[in-house]
Amino acid sequence: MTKLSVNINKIATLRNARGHNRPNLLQAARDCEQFGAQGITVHPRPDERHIRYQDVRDLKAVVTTELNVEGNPTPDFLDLVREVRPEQVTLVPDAPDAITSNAGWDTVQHQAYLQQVVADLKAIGCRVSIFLDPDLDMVRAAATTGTDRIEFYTEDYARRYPTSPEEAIRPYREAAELAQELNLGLNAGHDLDLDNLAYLHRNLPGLAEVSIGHALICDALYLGLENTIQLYRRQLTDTQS
Ligand SMILES: CC(=O)[C@@H](O)[C@H](O)COP(=O)(O)O
Ligand SMILES: NCC(=O)COP(=O)(O)O
Repeated sequence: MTKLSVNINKIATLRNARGHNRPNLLQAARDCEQFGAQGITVHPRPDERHIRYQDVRDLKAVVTTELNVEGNPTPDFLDLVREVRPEQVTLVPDAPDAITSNAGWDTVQHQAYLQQVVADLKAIGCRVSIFLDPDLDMVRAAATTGTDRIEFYTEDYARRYPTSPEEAIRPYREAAELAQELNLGLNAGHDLDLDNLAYLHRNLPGLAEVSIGHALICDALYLGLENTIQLYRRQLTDTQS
């Protein structure tokens, strides 16, 4: 079964636009779970333009499924996750001024550093996932870091899917097969939506979890949050495959 973790960054973006507490992020997390989300993902960025560090602390007390905290393991980020101890930490190599995540790790170049961070986080009970492009060398090097999982950065898949689904999925499928051989758990995320999700799910062996935010929250404006989460869940059922 592939789990759906709903990324609520964009709920915080909307809240921060007015500086008050509407929409209420904690209530939104509770509601997502009640509507069928099997996890809540947040990506606190250094400028706190959407998720604030305090939100992560508050969410830990509220989320009953699984809290996944994404980010670049800067000293501040590591202090935060050491304090909060979310169920999963996803390491993302994004620059402080990045508009959004735009690349996976170079696990060859940063192998020793990642080994140290992964060991540190596993020692406090967090599952660790490393954000990665579907590159076989990067998958092999990720396995040597001791990480539990990798998360495929799916922007390239999403961009190519409308014109050629087969071409779009090929590198991801090959990398997923290698991940299985290496006993690495597999997550995926970025730009997944109601058009491209079922095909990804059908074609990636061992896909444990997808985290989806931007498109899902956009869809919810038209379809409602409960209905939208159910629609995304349906893309991940095996009968769809
Ligand atoms: C790692 C990843 O792909 C997501 O966290 C994505 O970057 C969403 O972050 P933003 O909501 O800040 O764009
Ligand atoms: N890890 C990916 C994620 O959390 C959501 O990415 P997106 O759906 O907002 O592009």
